[in-house]
Amino acid sequence: MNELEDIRREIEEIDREILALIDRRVNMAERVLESKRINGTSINDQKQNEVVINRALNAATELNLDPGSIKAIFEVLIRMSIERQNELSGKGRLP
Ligand SMILES: C=C(O[C@@H]1C=C(C(=O)O)C=C[C@H]1O)C(=O)O
Repeated sequence: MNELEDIRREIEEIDREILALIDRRVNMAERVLESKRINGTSINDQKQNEVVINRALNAATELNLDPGSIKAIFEVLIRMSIERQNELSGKGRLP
């Protein structure tokens, strides 16, 4: 096997890990929603969105990763969580 194939196999493994973590994060929606029902908190929590984005931006700076790209990735992750919570609460994908 040549070196490029080896590298691509390792990238594939990393991609699987990323997907498993995204799945785990999205699946937290059920527990988050249950807790919000008890607390009477809204699904989309703008303040917490900012906490999550700022935390990611700080980590990006430390890791020397492009902050704009990391922000975009975390905005998608937050949207996925909100969509899952909306689906679970019966609101579907309505805005
Ligand atoms: C998961 C939550 O629900 C939403 C999704 C968030 C996220 O994906 O990090 C953050 C805030 C909320 O808009 C939460 O409130 O913690």
